[in-house]
Amino acid sequence: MSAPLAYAAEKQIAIAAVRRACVLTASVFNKLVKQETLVKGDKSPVTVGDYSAQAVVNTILGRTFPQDPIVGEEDAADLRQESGNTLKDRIVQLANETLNAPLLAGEKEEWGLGPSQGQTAEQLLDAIDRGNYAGGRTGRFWTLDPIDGTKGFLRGDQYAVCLALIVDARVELGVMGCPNLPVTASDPSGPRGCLFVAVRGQGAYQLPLADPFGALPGTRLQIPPTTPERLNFLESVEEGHAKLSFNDRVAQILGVTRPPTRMDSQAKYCSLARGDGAVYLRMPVGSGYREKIWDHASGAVLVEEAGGIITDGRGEPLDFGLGRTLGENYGVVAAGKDIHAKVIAAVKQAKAEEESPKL
Ligand SMILES: Nc1ncnc2c1ncn2[C@@H]1O[C@H](COP(=O)(O)O)[C@@H](OP(=O)(O)O)[C@H]1O
Ligand SMILES: [Mg+2]
Ligand SMILES: [Mg+2]
Ligand SMILES: [Mg+2]
Repeated sequence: MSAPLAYAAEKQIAIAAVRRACVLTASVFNKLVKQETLVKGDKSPVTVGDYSAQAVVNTILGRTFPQDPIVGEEDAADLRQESGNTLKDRIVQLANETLNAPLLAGEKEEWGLGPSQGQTAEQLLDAIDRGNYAGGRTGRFWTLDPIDGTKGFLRGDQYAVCLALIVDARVELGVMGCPNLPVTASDPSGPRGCLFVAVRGQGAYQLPLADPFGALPGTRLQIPPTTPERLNFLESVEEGHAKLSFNDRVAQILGVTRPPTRMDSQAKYCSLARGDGAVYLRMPVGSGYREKIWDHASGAVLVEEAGGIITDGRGEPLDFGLGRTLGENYGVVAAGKDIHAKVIAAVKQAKAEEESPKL
């Protein structure tokens, strides 16, 4: 008998956790009311969907991998205040509805899913706070973005539930659930809901979000050659997240003729991996913001396993061993092997122009 593939158990549980969280976020979207969104200290929004998705994923991970720390985006501090009571009650209700839901296709009871798996409010707040791990260079931990692209989620656009396993600073497994992403980009009004999985050394795959286990191993993704017709950029919708004017200049240097595709969340990495767009470019807006590991970890391994390259804006590898952030922000460039070096060269040229503008 051949040895089981590396991270087989982690992959299963991560898929199950991300799918359950997607069921929750998709249903919450239809019921979301204005009072169910908070503005965090950094002015960014967080909804009951973000909190309850983090509670669900961390609870599911904790049952099978109780020793594994988690670097999660959200924390429960605001929910532990008197003023957070209404929000907390709603989160407890949503998380328990999701955890207690009957087994979905392909799920196993031994994963701690299904009826009577409900948790107390305190247990759920503690589950959210299991995401407070500091990260670091050595050892194994998960990183979770319960809703990446919260602004997209609120608009009804793209968002993703993103979970990755990092071992000794290397991303080994990435799972992303994209409830609003069309199954094929060529049919934008067709069926939606995709799940993306990559294990290092085992390839990148797309699965249907509604029944991922029934479709394993899924459709293998390989970034196609970057022909001039295919050459376009994938970039943020939000001007405050990336310097979009810089992207325009880089695109011009590269001779890109197609307009950029603007999309929230790591769904951009998924789109790159399956060839819907050719270059992911995210350069800092100059606010001193540091990129967070949960915003890139699962996308990074997906792109690499689809045959692409991901680096910072200087061509240096992203460092997932620095803690909760990627350290000083030099941006992110992800693209196919045939074009990545050219993008880095164009970024360098655009930067040089910025630093010594022609009079
Ligand atoms: N000034 C900034 N520069 C870069 N990224 C930022 C930023 N402010 C917030 N973000 C991050 O941008 C992410 C969304 O990325 P995108 O623009 O590609 O959709 C947000 O994730 P969340 O929505 O999970 O908070 C947030 O972490
Ligand atoms: Mg956020
Ligand atoms: Mg995010
Ligand atoms: Mg988020």
